[in-house]
Amino acid sequence: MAVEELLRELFFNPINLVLLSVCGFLVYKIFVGSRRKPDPPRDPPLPKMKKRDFTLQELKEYDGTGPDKRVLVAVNGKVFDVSRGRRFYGPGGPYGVFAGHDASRALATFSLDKDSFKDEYDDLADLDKESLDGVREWEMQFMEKYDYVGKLLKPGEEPTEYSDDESATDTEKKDN
Ligand code: HEM
Repeated sequence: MAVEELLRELFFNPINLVLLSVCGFLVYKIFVGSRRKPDPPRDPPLPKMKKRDFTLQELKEYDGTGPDKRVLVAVNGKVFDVSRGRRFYGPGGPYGVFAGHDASRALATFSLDKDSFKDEYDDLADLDKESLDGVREWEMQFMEKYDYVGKLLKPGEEPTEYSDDESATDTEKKDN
C-alpha cells in the first residue's frame, strides 16, 4: 500500500509532475539528445585565459557564442572556465543557461528558472544556510573540475591587478 501511495503522490501532485518532467528533459538532453547525432569533430582545447576579474556584464561575453566559443560561469563569487564542459554549458546544452552568468542562485536552489539569474550582482542574502552550504559544495566541485579564472566583482569593487604571467589555475592557491 505504501508503494501505491508513494506512486500516487509522485504522479498526481502537480509539483512533482513538473519536477519529474524537468529531470526527464535533462536526462534526455544529457544522454539521449547527445547520442542522436554523431559527435562533431572536437575543437582543440583553448589556451588558458590570462587571470582577470569580471563584472557581471563582462562575464556575459563568454557565453560560448564568441569567436573562440569560450564558456565562463561564476559560482559563489568565482569565475570558472568551463569550456571543456561544453556539452553541459555550451549553446543547446542542458545547463546552457549558466553560460556567461552567475549560476550561484540556480545551483543553490536547484532551479534552472530564469528568475535564478539576476541583472544586478546577486549577494544571495535571502538564501538560507542549507542553500548557501549547497552553493559552496558546487564551488568546490567546480574548483576540482575546471580552471579558476578570477573573481566576479561586486558593484564598485576594483579588479585585481594580476601579473602578466598569471593564467587561469586549476586551484586557487595563489588567492588564499
Ligand atoms: C532532477 C533532474 C536532474 C537530473 C536527472 C540531472 C542529471 C544530471 C546528470 C546525469 C549529470 C552528470 C552528467 C555526466 O557527468 O555525464 C548532471 C550534471 C550536472 N547537473 Fe544535473 N540533473 C538534474 C537537475 C539539475 C539541476 C536543476 C541543476 C542546476 C540547477 C543541475 C546542475 C548540474 C550541473 C552543474 C552538473 C555538472 C556538469 C559538470 O560536470 O560540469 N542539474 N546532472
